[in-house]
Amino acid sequence: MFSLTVLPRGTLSTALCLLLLRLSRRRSRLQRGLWALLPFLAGRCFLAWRRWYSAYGRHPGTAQQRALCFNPSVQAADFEERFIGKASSLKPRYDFIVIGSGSSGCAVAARLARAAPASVLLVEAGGEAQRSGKTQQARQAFSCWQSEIDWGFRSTPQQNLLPKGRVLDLERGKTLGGSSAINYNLWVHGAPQDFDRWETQYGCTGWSYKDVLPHFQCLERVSPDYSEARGKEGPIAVAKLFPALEEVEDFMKACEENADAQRVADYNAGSLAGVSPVQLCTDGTGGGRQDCFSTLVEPLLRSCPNFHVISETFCRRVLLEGSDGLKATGVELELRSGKILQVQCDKEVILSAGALLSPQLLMLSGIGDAKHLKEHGIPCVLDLPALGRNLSDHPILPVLVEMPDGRKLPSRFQNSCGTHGVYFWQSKIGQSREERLGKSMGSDLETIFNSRIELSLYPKVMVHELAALLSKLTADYRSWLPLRFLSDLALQWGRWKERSGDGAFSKALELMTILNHPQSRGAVKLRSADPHAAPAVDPNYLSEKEDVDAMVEAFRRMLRIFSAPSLAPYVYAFHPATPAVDATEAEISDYVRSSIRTTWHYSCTTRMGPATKENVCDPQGRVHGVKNLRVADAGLMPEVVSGNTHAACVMIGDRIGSFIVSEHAPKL
Ligand SMILES: Cc1cc2nc3c(=O)[nH]c(=O)nc-3n(C[C@H](O)[C@H](O)[C@H](O)COP(=O)(O)OP(=O)(O)OC[C@H]3O[C@@H](n4cnc5c(N)ncnc54)[C@H](O)[C@@H]3O)c2cc1C
Repeated sequence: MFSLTVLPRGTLSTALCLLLLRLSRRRSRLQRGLWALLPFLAGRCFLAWRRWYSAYGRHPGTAQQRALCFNPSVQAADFEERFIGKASSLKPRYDFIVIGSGSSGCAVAARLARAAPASVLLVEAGGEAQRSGKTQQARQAFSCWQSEIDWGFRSTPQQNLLPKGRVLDLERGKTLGGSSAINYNLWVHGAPQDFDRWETQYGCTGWSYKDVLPHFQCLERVSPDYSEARGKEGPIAVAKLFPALEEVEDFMKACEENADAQRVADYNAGSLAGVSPVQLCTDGTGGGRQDCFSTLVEPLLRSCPNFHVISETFCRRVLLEGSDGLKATGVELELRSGKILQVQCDKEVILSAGALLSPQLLMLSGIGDAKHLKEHGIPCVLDLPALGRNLSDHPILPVLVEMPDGRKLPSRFQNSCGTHGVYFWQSKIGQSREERLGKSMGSDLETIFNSRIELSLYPKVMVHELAALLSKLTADYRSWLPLRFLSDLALQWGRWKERSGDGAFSKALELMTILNHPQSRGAVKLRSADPHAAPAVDPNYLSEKEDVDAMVEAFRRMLRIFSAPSLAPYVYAFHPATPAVDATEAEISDYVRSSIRTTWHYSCTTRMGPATKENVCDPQGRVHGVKNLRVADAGLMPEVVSGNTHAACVMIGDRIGSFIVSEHAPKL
């Protein structure tokens, strides 16, 4: 009469069903059946609730999504019509089309959308990771790597790294919010000198610190303990980790004791140099991520009816016309269904696909080094050899220690970003460069104090690698559900292990030093004319000796910090690969070459500046030689900023947006 196969899986609900069947023996068959169905229905409700909760409940930035759940009537229909992947709602033409919804793309699109009544389309190749709750915790950023929300790029073999020809994973966000949805949330403006140099040394008028500061201020909403000069009402919440951790205090003391550090109250208020707790894009409880889509774009979707967002839609190329000088007229899009269509723009196309993909899009559209385009059979419409050159990225060097038993990190570490303290300083190489150039460069090294550990050190943590591997496989074979299920299971297990606070995650500390002014430059090129092929990315790390020397100095200083009285009690053993204190220069530089990896700060590939052969865009982001086409992302930087690049990218988006609005203002 009643088959057990329809019961929900799990022993508890099965036992409950059997119990109810037994209790209800005296009732009619129908009553018995209904009673026995009860746990099944309860199980179903629970699962539905879990689904809802992970999609909407846990993500603090999605108030509107939550509102939709509670009030799924007219508003919801209206919202969904314009929001995410509804190809039917795409109009044939828009005033502005922005490609890429990352740190810069969201900022530029939001700026334009607010300039009603212009119509704006924001196109994103990735999906809506925010809804799954997967991106919520910055600390778990690494569980997004190699998953379907990472583009999964790899570098070309690096000739200056060890083992020779080492290939590095180059993660990059592929979702609404772009890399701001998978990054570590650190909020660093950069040094005032960086922006002043952009103007004086690279001819980027309008980018001095005085010019860019108001953009940082209007974007951020810092907690009251920061300087008066900081933004207090912007959409992106910025705070220190709260409550403060004693380990951070010990790290800061160690920097004072053994590394000549001074405390700095607010490194985003004029001078980077010194040691302090990190500032994170978070509400301060160590929790929710403030990705750019949730903070900048979502709140506008209802109030700006002409603002459309389409996700899971890939831009294949920019449409260019050449009768009266070269001019962008729209874009070619590939929808989720595989359908290819063209959308026209009346005013401008803005590329915000990031420093690796904006150059690729331009090349696929026929702009770039004519010889290189010819190799791939792409007709060249504009010879722009500088495109894709000058790639800059900050290499990062880790030193990892295992802590003694009984020195486990408190469980609140588990809910926070992995990076807790930061120390900006100047290397001897940096000082002599300043003397040579006769100008101040800001801080050239940034040491961060990290609770995230080297994945390969502890077998338990391998589960994360397994999860990442399985996710990658599922990205390729999406329809094979068992694999997907396995990957999710592994991921959940890893997260549970991490949360339990008892596992390997709580037993290691890391110092990492970022080289803020690398001299080495790489390049982004095409691998093929297929728009879906990954670009050939060669960061060319450590090709300049000065970079290796600065990293050797950084290594020695990290050992000094670990040996300071305040931090020494945390050190049980160094990672076995770490050179000894008395290691030779050659041994340390081998360690540097075998240990550095990316900080994901790819930039400078569509460099802005006057119309010379080194620059791709003018200081307002317009591609030299093309009308109605701009770039607004990390690629625009003439030189990478001294520090983590996210805040600078959001600022770039907002600044370019303001240029566009003032240029078109009378006509908007
Ligand atoms: C793992 C990781 C950790 C990081 N941690 C930090 C940190 O803690 N602090 C910090 O300051 N910086 C950090 N960064 C760097 C920072 O996040 C990036 O510099 C910044 O987000 C880059 O912004 P962007 O707008 O240039 O590009 P992105 O944010 O990468 O945006 C590009 C967007 O364009 C989309 N796109 C690309 N091509 C197409 C196409 N053809 N069609 C449609 N859409 C397309 C992409 O999917 C993506 O959404 C981190 C980065 C990563 C990857």
